[in-house]
Amino acid sequence: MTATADEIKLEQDYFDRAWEAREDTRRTLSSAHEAAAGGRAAASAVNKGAKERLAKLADPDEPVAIGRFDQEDETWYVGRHAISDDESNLLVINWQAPAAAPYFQASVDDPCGVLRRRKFETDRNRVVSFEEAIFAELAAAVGGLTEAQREGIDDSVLRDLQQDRTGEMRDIVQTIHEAQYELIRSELGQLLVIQGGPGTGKTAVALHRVSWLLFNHLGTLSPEDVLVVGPNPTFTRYIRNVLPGLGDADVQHQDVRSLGPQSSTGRAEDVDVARLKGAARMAGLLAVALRQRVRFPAGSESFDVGSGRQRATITRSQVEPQLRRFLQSPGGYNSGRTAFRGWLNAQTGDQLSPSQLDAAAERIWPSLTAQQFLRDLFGSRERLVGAAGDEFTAGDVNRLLRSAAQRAADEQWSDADVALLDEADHLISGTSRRFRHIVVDEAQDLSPMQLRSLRRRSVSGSMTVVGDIAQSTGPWARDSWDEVIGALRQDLPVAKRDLHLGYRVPQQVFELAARLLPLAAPGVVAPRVVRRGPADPRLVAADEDNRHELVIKEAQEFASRGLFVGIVCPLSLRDDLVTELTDRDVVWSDAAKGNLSKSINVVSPEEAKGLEFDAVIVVEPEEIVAESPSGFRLLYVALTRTTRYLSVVHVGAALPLTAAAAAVAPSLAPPLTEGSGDQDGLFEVVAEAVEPSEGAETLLATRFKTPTEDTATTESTNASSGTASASPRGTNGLSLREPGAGDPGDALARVVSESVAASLAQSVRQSVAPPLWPYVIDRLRRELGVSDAEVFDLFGD
Ligand SMILES: Nc1ncnc2c1ncn2[C@@H]1O[C@H](COP(=O)(O)OP(=O)(O)OP(=O)(O)O)[C@@H](O)[C@H]1O
Repeated sequence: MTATADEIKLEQDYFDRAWEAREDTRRTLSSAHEAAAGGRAAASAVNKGAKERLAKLADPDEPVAIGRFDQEDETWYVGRHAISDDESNLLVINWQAPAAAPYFQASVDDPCGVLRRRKFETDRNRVVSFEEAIFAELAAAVGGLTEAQREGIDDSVLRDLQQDRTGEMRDIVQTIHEAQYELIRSELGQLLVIQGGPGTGKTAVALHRVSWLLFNHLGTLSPEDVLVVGPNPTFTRYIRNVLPGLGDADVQHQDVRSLGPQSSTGRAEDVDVARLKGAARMAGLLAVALRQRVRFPAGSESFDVGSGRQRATITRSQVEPQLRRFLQSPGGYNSGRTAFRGWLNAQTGDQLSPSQLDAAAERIWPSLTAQQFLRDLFGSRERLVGAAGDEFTAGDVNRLLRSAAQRAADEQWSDADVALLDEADHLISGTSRRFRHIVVDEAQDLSPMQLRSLRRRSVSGSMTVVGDIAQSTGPWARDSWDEVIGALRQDLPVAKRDLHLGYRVPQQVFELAARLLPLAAPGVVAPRVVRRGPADPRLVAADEDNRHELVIKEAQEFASRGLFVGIVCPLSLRDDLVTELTDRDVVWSDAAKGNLSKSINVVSPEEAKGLEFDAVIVVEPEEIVAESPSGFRLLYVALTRTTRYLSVVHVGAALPLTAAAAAVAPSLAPPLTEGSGDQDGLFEVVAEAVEPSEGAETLLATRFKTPTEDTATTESTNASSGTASASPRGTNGLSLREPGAGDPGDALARVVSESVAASLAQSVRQSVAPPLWPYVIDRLRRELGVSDAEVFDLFGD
């Protein structure tokens, strides 16, 4: 319903009143120390309290409320922060308050006592308009509601999604969806695992959950008790302002590559080495290796310490039984050493000076840092073999062995080393900083050793763990959450929940990306996208010579429109791309260095995880797939980073599906929505974008040659067309319609069908004699569930 001018005026009056009240509070808090009676200590306490409250007060420019809801006899305004007037009347309740719950929970099916809900569109504190839901009317009209209305996706959500991105994640308070709210407010005392496709709001939910928990567990959970862990520094920078923006400034953010006494220095490592180092059995190896550092010097039965009257003889027979005892001490290696040194002191009748005592202890029980210990261990075959035991082969030892850097400070550490150093640090110091709640993002990729690092930091197992199995890549790519849950769970209950609505990726783009799902993660259900984007993906055919030139042209074109651009480039092509960018004086930022600029950014498929851009250029999909055993998942990640525009620049196939993938894809795709002209894609769209499609076609027409003109071509594609809902359908729901000349999806369908057909034909030719070919074709027809009549339909034309 559209807001009338009178209604907006009334709302504005309320906004003005609340704004005045908020500014009064600000003035009062700013001068609070002046009013403090008593001594300096009292004034400083008042000042501290006032400062804390001031930090939680929104900026003067921020709108006082995001929405309002009316119940039978009350109206509530909901905002990011609570506002009261000087008589303590609550003018705005904050979104985390239990009283605000009906605002987020009300739905067509269950209005939760809410008669009316308004979501405000504001310009600073000026009410521009509002989106209104009157639940009785919606219930009466339920049959006629669009999918979007039933799902609770309104214009405020769509407006929010089409905002330009800035390189930093924003809060979603105003448009938190009912399903997201349920996860945000669920019990603190659990291990909550949230699975969801790209852009379903997992990160947003996890961060808002922290804010909600902090507000609702005030007194038992403080910001310092919470740790948010992301996959890399770029991601951490991307999300780090969400919680401060919600008034929770002191939550610790860390990335998994620096979780421990030493950050990764980016040492390159083969996948099999990284996988070995990530295995849980490494914990046993480290523990044994550390114990083996404690021993009486080899080759002698005694040694002397000190000189003259300050002299003592230390014998093996005295020491060894004690070492076994002190190694059992619960506090870890260092506390065992302290106890041993104390024993040594007593044993030598307090004759030795502290430095002599240290020297004696050092010969038997060396003091170590995690870095020294691991450097010594990986640098010595003897030490590795001595600690490896039955669980490791000679090949494993060879994989772990490396030559140590000349100086300890020069030692380079890989990502996988970080968790080993953390384990070693824990074994040595016997302690780890612990948190009452831990959020883990992109958790699907973590190795067992990384999971141990996290578990050890958790007081009770209260965690929010988010990720997507379809995006699980790297040495520990996995197909289910079982291992992660098994490694993290303590005594608290475990809940696994899914998010189903895809906010980020527009329908046209997701249809393209989702074709990879059967290959990337056959068991994973695709999210339902909430909107169409402004343009179809652009498939830009290139040749080796002009590939980077075309990538840069695309990027500059988007950047010139003020868009935040990501170029997702496979590692093998990165150097060439960087050279080309430099030669052309293009200003760009390198995500590998943890930087994202507001304009053009170069990012690897792995680094792209969790990030999003207004426009994405994916460089050479075939290469992305080829570079990793999880190549299809990495390509899926790359294709799902855009909020609006996608270009794929390719010399090889634009979407490298194999024959096997093509054969399974239709049966695994979510069902089509019947009978809707708007929803004719593989994946149902819940709402249309508010923003009209813009300039993409014009751009195409003017900037690139047509496919027939040259190799450098741009094709605008609608990936769904080849399997659109138009009849006839195969027995498995697959449309048998050949893409016609006018179909926007021709280009993609052609690329896919040509490569699949060529690959199938080749394997038939290689493995079956020509007389048997008709039988093979017949068998294939039956495998695909296509009837004779349909084959006739298909070829009859
Ligand atoms: N309820 C919502 N209202 C408005 N925007 C939303 C909502 N939920 C999510 N978004 C937006 O969708 C985008 C994707 O969210 P987010 O990064 O949390 O998704 P994700 O599931 O973590 O994605 P990925 O798997 O790619 O890491 C963000 O721009 C976020 O602000």
